[in-house]
Order: sequence, then C-alpha cells, then structure tokens
Amino acid sequence: MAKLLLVEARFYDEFADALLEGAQQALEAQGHTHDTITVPGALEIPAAIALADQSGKYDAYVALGTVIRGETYHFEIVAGESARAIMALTLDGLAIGNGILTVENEEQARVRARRDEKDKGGEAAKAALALMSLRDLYS
Ligand SMILES: Nc1c(NC[C@H](O)[C@H](O)[C@H](O)CO)[nH]c(=O)[nH]c1=O
Ligand SMILES: CC(=O)[C@@H](O)COP(=O)(O)O
Repeated sequence: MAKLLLVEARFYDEFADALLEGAQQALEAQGHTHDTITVPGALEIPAAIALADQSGKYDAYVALGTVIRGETYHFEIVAGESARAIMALTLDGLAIGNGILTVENEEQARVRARRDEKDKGGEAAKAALALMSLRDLYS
C-alpha cells in the first residue's frame, strides 16, 4: 500500500471537485491512501509538491487543477510553467501524475474532469502509481 499526496488548485471549484473525486476513487480502488492539500492555482502546485516531498511522507503525487484560457498571455504561463516544473520534478525522481487540465473553455473542462467521462483525475492518479512502480523496479 502506498501513500500519495493529492495537490489540488481550486481555481474552479466545480472542476476541482470532479478531478479530486476521480483521483480518490482510482487510488482507493487499488488500496492506496492519500492526503490532500489545496493551493490557490496551478502555478503553486509544483512548489507545494517540492515542499511536501521534503517531509519524506509520500510515495507519489497527483497534481490536480484546471487552467482555462482567458484574454491574455497568462494562460501560456500558468499552463506551460506548471507542466514544465512538474516535468522537472518528475525527471528529478518524484512520481507525479499531472491532472492539470489546460483547456479553451468550461465545457472542455467539464468533460475532462468528470469521472463518468474522460476522468483526467483518475488518469493522473494511475500515472503517478505507474511511475512509482517503475521507480521501485529500477531503484
Ligand atoms: N488563470 C488560472 C490560474 N491563475 C492563477 C495562477 O495559477 C497563480 O495562482 C497566480 O498567478 C498567483 O501565483 N490558476 C489556475 O489554476 N487556473 C487558471 O485558469
Ligand atoms: C489562465 C489564466 O490565467 C486566465 O484564466 C486569466 O484570464 P485573463 O488572461 O483574461 O486575465
């Protein structure tokens, strides 16, 4: 049994709830436990993971959030930099599943967040478990 940390950005509560449910269900179905922490937005997720990893408490991490394009370049920063930083942490040996939606509108987010549709939260949780297993296999 592994212990994971779900790091959620609750910028949009509706989608945050759906992503969290999907991730929680995926972990519980495989007998794993988890804690959940909340940050203001997707840009804060990588730092929260890095800080939490210093505790040594968690085997893997799941990043959950929704980034919806607005009128400015900020979408590229939030979407791109959160993904880049998560990838950097992953290449540094942390097992992280990236469930941060980067979408054009709320309808695209709704479909991808829901468990009974694309379930990106569950997908990210399973990705974290897969990386954790690979790390255990090769370490
Ligand atoms: N526009 C979205 C944001 N923006 C906020 C940033 O993530 C960050 O919290 C702020 O820049 C302070 O550092 N965050 C999301 O998660 N989703 C968005 O659509
Ligand atoms: C992804 C964002 O930061 C975006 O939602 C912000 O909207 P805007 O670009 O219109 O300020």
